[in-house]
Amino acid sequence: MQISKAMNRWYSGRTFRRFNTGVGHGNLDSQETIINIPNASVYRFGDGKYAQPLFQDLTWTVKEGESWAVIGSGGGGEKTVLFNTLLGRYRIAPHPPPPGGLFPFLSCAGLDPYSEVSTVSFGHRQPAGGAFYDYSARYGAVHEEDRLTLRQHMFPQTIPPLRMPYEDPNDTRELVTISDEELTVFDDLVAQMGLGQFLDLPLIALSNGQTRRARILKAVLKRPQLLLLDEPLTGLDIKARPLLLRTLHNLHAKKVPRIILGLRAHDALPDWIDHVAYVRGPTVITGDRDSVLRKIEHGSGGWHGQSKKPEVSKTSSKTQIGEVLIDLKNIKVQYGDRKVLDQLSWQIRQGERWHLVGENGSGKTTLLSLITGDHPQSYTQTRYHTSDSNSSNSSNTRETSSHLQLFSQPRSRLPTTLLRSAIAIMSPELFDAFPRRSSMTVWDVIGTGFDGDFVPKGKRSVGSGLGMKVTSDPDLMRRGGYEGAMEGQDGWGKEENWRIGRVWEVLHALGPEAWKQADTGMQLDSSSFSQSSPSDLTLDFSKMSFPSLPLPQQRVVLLMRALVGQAPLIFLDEVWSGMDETMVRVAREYLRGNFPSTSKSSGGGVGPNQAVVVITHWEEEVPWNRDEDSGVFKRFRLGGGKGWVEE
Ligand SMILES: Nc1ncnc2c1ncn2[C@@H]1O[C@H](COP(=O)(O)OP(=O)(O)OP(=O)(O)O)[C@@H](O)[C@H]1O
Repeated sequence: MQISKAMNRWYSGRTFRRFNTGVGHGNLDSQETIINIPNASVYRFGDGKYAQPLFQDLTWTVKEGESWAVIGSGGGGEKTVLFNTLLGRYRIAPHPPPPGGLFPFLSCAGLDPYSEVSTVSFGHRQPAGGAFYDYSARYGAVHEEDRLTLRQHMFPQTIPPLRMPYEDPNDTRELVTISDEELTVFDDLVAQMGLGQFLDLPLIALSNGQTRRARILKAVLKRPQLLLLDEPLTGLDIKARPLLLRTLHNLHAKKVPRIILGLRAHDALPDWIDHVAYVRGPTVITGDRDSVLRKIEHGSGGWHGQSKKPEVSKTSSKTQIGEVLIDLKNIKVQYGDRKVLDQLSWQIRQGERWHLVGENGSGKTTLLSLITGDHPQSYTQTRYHTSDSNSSNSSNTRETSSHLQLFSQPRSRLPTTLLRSAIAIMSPELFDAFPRRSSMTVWDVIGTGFDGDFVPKGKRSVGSGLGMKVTSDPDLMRRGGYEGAMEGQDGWGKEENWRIGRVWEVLHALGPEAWKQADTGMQLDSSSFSQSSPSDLTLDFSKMSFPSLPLPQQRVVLLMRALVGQAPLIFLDEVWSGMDETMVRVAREYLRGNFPSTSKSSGGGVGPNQAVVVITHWEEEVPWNRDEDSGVFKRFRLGGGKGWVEE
């Protein structure tokens, strides 16, 4: 393998800084101290003297050889704020004094924290600007600019430079060879992370779990002294998690790099973690693992190691299985020789609650994109053939050997606007792609859910009814299968009022009022809820600028957007990743129908005519289970291109 001179210079730069270690002003203690915050408060830059600190009385010392996890439990993304504090994005007052400063081990070696401390955060979205970008791009023909393979992404300098026609295309003078040592490290890590077979695939084609592992690999290859990994396990399948944890443990033990793990309060704590910083609101409790876990158990009831058992569901008592909404028969998706889905059949009916499972790369997102109509191959799945002469019907009878029927229609007959309002979705791709315009309020974002829009529409920001709903009502089917009214039509006033009521309901049931009550252990009081006079907390939240919210709250708002319109079919793909424990608990209970709604039209949660598909690698995150929801809860497993209902 070859790298360019640019990379060589980069290595030289590092070597130079490392040779500088002689200028250190530290002693042995400094070398042994990784992080040092004696006692300080943390503020946003620009905050005034009397501003409320983000963290108060923060005392945190990390010593060489210790293994730390930062556990976040608050809804404000405090864990990420603590990581960002280490990255210099907030003001520490008083700042840890020189000569050691915040990172004594770096200062005493003359190393620059700016380049030696890095982070990979999975709570964060990829930068996408203010506009919506096409997140379905990966399913179609790969654009030239997206052809970058995983290998090239790891070593961008190996991409041959563009040459003028008169230049020799085989001229390799610009390229130099990667050292054997580098290659060994790379090959080892690729094998440990199970990425070998994807090295020559376009980066954009990798599944979520594969992309996450690739991002960690890239960060490790840069060889920082300290790597902050925020929620590295979310989105990884059960097999991949222990493998990744073992790899991270090995790297940490060898200090290439030292690693601090960011975990959610309900994630399992790896055995090798011996110290914990537990973040809740402005308070950070730090210390050895046992003492911190003891304090939390006695205090605010935070650490459980896993989610609480959910309350008894009201789902099964009121839900009956109804009409077929989605009908897939002998579905195939293939890229070149690579078969992703092969002869797959699946039916989704009204009232069903599905858990879609399968290892990373087994095709869950691909299947979902076929059903939402985003995948170009969703148009090509219907193949008719004339039935044989044994058919009881006339010779014109046509049967399908393979088909994809969405609400009793082939994909090509359903306008995309209609599908967007008929299938509500929350997924990592949507979270990354959803536009962040500062003028968009929380209300606006939730209101886009009715018609599946990405920008607010309609006078009251609850859509204009353009998408409407697909119905399985036989009378309405004759009118094209759509129900609902459009802005300007008879019936719009009633529809608009219903929509406004629904926005208030999801805000109340899943928003700050509900988090507050769940945190204090109180039942959410439905009698205090009124659409005409929502609580100040709910009202203020509805007016906030969406992009200014902490990321966990943005996730909840996009979940509200998926639930607000009561679409016939809802996909919840990895919705809990990046949310804190309280938000997950509140949302799960709401989905199980444990929200005592005041509105007759709603019933809270999801209705008996709706179907829900949850995609997650974490069993305990699924709101329904076999025992309590038998009859409506089912599991569909993907593996080796096939799919089957698991008994
Ligand atoms: N354009 C493409 N070319 C080649 N392979 C592709 C392409 N797009 C997707 N794939 C492959 O299809 C497989 C299925 O990907 P998909 O995202 O559906 O998996 P997934 O089950 O959702 O995984 P995860 O649990 O990691 O989210 C992956 O192995 C992926 O690399």
